[in-house]
Amino acid sequence: MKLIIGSKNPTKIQAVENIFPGNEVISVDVPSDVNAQPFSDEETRKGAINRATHSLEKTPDAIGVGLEGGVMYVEEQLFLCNWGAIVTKDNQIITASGARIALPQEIDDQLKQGYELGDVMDRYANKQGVRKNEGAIGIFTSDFVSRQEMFTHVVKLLRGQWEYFT
Ligand SMILES: O=P(O)(O)OP(=O)(O)OP(=O)(O)OC[C@H]1O[C@@H](n2cnc3c(O)ncnc32)[C@H](O)[C@@H]1O
Ligand SMILES: [Mg+2]
Repeated sequence: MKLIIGSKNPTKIQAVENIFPGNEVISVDVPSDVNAQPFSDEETRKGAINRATHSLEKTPDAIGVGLEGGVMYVEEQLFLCNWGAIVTKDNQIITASGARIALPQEIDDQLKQGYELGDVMDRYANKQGVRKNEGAIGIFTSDFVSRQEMFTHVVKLLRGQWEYFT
């Protein structure tokens, strides 16, 4: 089985490799066709599907995987949200979302000003490349859950549903 993941972010690639061991995993940079910082479940999920679809255009004999990070509101509270999608060559679409945690007001304020969460997190944590490492979820859970672990769970949900429904 060959999988093509629409991102060069190592946390996303590793998540696919964790759940599809022994399979070929290719990574490509593809557009999400949504805002760099999605602001709802709908937009984040759409980004994941678009990434999977565009990946599949590059290697049609593979299974396309898209993983997308975003934020969304529950009432007034901003949450981190993440979505994943598998798209098959017969255009079957499977989606799942990941764990969500509340984000502090100061993060919300900076996102509203137009900054991307990855950049905001680097400044907040005084680190470089949070998005490629522990992620916002790692910072705000005292490293109990890393971005890779969160995406691994999303890919697990995708693989499980894909096996059930196909
Ligand atoms: O190269 P790609 O695949 O685009 O990886 P990315 O890190 O930019 O991730 P996304 O585009 O999926 O996420 C959208 C934005 O939200 C940021 N983001 C999402 N989840 C994050 C997290 O847990 N930690 C830090 N930044 C995060 C990310 O850096 C982007 O600015
Ligand atoms: Mg991005």
